[in-house]
Amino acid sequence: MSLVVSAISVRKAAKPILADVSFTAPSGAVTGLIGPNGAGKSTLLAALLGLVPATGAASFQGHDLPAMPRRDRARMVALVEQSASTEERLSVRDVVALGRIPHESAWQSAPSSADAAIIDAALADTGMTAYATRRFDTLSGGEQQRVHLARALAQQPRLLLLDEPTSHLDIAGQLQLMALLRTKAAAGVTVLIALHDLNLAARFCDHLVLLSGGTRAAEGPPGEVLTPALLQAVYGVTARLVPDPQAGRPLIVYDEAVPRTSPQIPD
Ligand SMILES: Nc1ncnc2c1ncn2[C@@H]1O[C@H](COP(=O)(O)OP(=O)(O)OP(=O)(O)O)[C@@H](O)[C@H]1O
Repeated sequence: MSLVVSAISVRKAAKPILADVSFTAPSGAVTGLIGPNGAGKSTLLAALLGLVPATGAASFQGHDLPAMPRRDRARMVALVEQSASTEERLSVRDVVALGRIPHESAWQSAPSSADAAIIDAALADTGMTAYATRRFDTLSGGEQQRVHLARALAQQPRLLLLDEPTSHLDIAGQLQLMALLRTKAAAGVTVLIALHDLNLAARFCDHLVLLSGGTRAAEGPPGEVLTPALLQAVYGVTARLVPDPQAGRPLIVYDEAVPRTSPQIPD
């Protein structure tokens, strides 16, 4: 099922942060949520889960996402946050096991053998099996990012939301992550990922939503959204799109920073 976002608006400190943002993230596809710093990507992901007060609607599989009881929603939707550091003293395996909590019955004290297999698969999918007994707070930034992803995968979500999950990953890690998301999408998971790397977005996303100053500036296939004119207006860069026949998607080559012409969120 698609994620349908309708006219989401958010105000913080009396300032409009998101204004009437509407888009559809198609079912079983990877949708990239792109836009410059401060465009409202993290706020939008939080609004979808009712974590910030918002008006408008977000529905998935017939459910009103922001209004759903937390535990019911957590059985269907997982969010990989930009930074989450509440699990410092736990082992890597225990952090990933937190992803099973929404699925556990009230009287269950430890993960079942089925849960254990799901946790093992999430560790393996993210390349973290060898780290299972390490304390989470001894990991590097990129390793911690992989564990957060593993925890989200252990939730077995039908909708996977990710906020800049590649920011600490090396090149191989970024490619592995995007390939993993493609595999999950092919298995029917709807993926919405906030990304800064537009070349990753161009290569691996089926659909893009471009935010600018809290509004939706464009939505569609990468070839339609990533145009030199939009990149200049929204990101303030001159850029060329170079064909890459092997990938079948264009490569973006950036030239220089120039003034943006699209509206910004006022200070
Ligand atoms: N409590 C607040 N009061 C005022 N403004 C806020 C508050 N929280 C967030 N903002 C502003 O909301 C805007 C959107 O922030 P958000 O974190 O959603 O952007 P983003 O697109 O995720 O940015 P980045 O790419 O830098 O992570 C920013 O301009 C930010 O300064």
